[in-house]
Amino acid sequence: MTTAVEVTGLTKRYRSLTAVGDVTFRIREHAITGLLGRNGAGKTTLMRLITGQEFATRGEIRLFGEPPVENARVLSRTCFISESQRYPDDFRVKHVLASAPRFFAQWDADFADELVTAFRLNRRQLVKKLSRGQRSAVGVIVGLASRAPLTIFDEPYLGLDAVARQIFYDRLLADYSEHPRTVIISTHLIDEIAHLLEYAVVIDDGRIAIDSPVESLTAAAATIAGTAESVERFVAGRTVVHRARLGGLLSATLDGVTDADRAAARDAGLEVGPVSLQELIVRRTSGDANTPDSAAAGAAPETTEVTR
Ligand SMILES: Nc1ncnc2c1ncn2[C@@H]1O[C@H](COP(=O)(O)OP(=O)(O)OP(=O)(O)O)[C@@H](O)[C@H]1O
Repeated sequence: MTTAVEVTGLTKRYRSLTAVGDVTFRIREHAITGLLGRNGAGKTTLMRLITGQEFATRGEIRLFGEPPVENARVLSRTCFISESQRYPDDFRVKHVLASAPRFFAQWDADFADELVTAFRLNRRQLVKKLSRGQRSAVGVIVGLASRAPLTIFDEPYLGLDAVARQIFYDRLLADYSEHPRTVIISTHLIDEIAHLLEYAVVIDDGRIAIDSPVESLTAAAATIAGTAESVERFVAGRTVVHRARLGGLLSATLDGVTDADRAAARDAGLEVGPVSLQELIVRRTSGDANTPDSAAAGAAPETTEVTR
């Protein structure tokens, strides 16, 4: 698979703070990649660096093989939708749509119109008077209809309701299948988009914690539940990313689990369950492998937005 974005030894410092520390990874072309991580992990900084809006302190970035900074050729193939998108004060929705073809060679006006209807936006409304969710919808429309070879969404749906988010996911998937391109989505709603993602790049405290196909990540993880004693016996010597106790019961989240491990756990009378992408990432980036007794054994997080 070819590479759309290649990042090598990239560091970004703000005075004494290292927002991105010596990271190396690549984003595969024609795939949807989740750029995930906790608040302040460095996701937005990384996206701003990738799109040439920030200068790196050190390291290299290649977009379609070329450095992005002040490079009109590669930046014209890129659409970056940020959560704080700004438009001129007198801009109405229709002005955003009218100006988009100047920036995006593959702009699809019919698709944009269809999305405006789906998101129930009024073309004549001033953008600055739109609600938070409606402004996010404008960003989503521009990102989708741009059909840019590299489209980056940074928290695209602040304020979007559940129906609008579903429209975004459905339209992204349908349009991406017809017009394959490279999409990066940064989000905290990991479970909601897990089914869209082919790759996950997880940044934690400015460093890459996970860079993997989503399928192999979740396939290699499992929860093993049973009496504390039997679970502890089974997990001894294995990679435990989380333990949750409830009285005499224990649920352990394991990484690096094989089919043979699953069969052995069942043979030992233990319950074997799946681990969602969100749970796995939360466990791997929380720095806390043990939850006190108050946590229910095997309980899934109660909210979907657990990393915000
Ligand atoms: N312009 C800046 N000047 C100084 N520090 C900055 C600047 N931009 C970001 N930072 C710091 O760099 C770190 C990473 O910030 P960044 O916005 O990249 O995180 P994030 O992963 O996008 O977080 P969130 O999920 O909360 O949006 C944070 O500690 C932040 O305070």
